[in-house]
Amino acid sequence: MSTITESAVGPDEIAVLKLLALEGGLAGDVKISCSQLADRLDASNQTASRRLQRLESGDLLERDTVSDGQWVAITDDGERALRAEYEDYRRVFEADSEVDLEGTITSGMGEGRHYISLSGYQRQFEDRLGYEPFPGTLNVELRDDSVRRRSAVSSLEPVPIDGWEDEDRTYGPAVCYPATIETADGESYEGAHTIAPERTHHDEDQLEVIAPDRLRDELGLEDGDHVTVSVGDRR
Ligand SMILES: Cc1cc2nc3c(=O)[nH]c(=O)nc-3n(C[C@H](O)[C@H](O)[C@H](O)COP(=O)(O)O)c2cc1C
Ligand SMILES: Nc1ccn([C@@H]2O[C@H](COP(=O)(O)OP(=O)(O)O)[C@@H](O)[C@H]2O)c(=O)n1
Ligand SMILES: [Mg+2]
Repeated sequence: MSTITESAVGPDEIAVLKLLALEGGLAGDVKISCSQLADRLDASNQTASRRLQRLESGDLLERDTVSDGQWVAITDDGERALRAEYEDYRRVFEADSEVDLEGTITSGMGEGRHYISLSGYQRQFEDRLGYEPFPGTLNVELRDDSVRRRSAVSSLEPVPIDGWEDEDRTYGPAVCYPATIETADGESYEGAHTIAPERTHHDEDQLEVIAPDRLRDELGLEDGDHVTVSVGDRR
């Protein structure tokens, strides 16, 4: 029991790792003393020493004790732990920058072509997206984790497409977001948009993408191929 607790790395240890990184611990060895560290942490020497021990047992830190202190270096695992923190903060503060969604190419009901071609939408695509889309929507069936992550897209800046009507019927509104498509081979296409029609036969697990070009040709895509759709503006 006690050994598990001794080696457990939690937020307190990560805070120490961050301090050491700020001292240069990612670039190589840095020399510290427990009392110095204790001062910085506003904690006792014993607490500082225990946190270092836990970081060492968790393979996040390497230590070499000398008479007047110790040399420490952050390991690759330590850097990974810090990067995970960094990613979390990036998500918090750059929530309006980009959301990566993953899935596979699928064929739908062949209705996208009809709707995209309608003049009431075409006019708006040209005005608001700046191009005339290829007639159709590239359908991407999202992985479960991406279906969940999709909600984060609502924090991005949308391009609204308004509903309209002709003599026969009304047509629903839709919301677009700028998007880049990347294939498993690393080929990518910038300048596409996701489109989410308010009225649709699809559930949240289907992502539809429009672009000036036929993406199946541009990226050599077939049903079942894996793609990552980065939604939002690249900074
Ligand atoms: C711009 C746009 C507008 C749409 N408007 C409507 C609509 O008014 N009513 C409707 O039932 N479906 C509408 N749809 C949804 C399509 O019927 C269909 O659910 C969706 O685009 C998927 O087609 P696909 O599987 O053939 O690719 C619209 C789709 C697009 C792309
Ligand atoms: N920008 C686009 C739009 C559609 N497409 C494809 O063009 C075809 C017609 O689109 P659609 O939406 O009418 O058809 P489905 O998605 O229902 O199969 C489909 O094979 C789409 O995958 C594409 O390759 N690139
Ligand atoms: Mg489609």
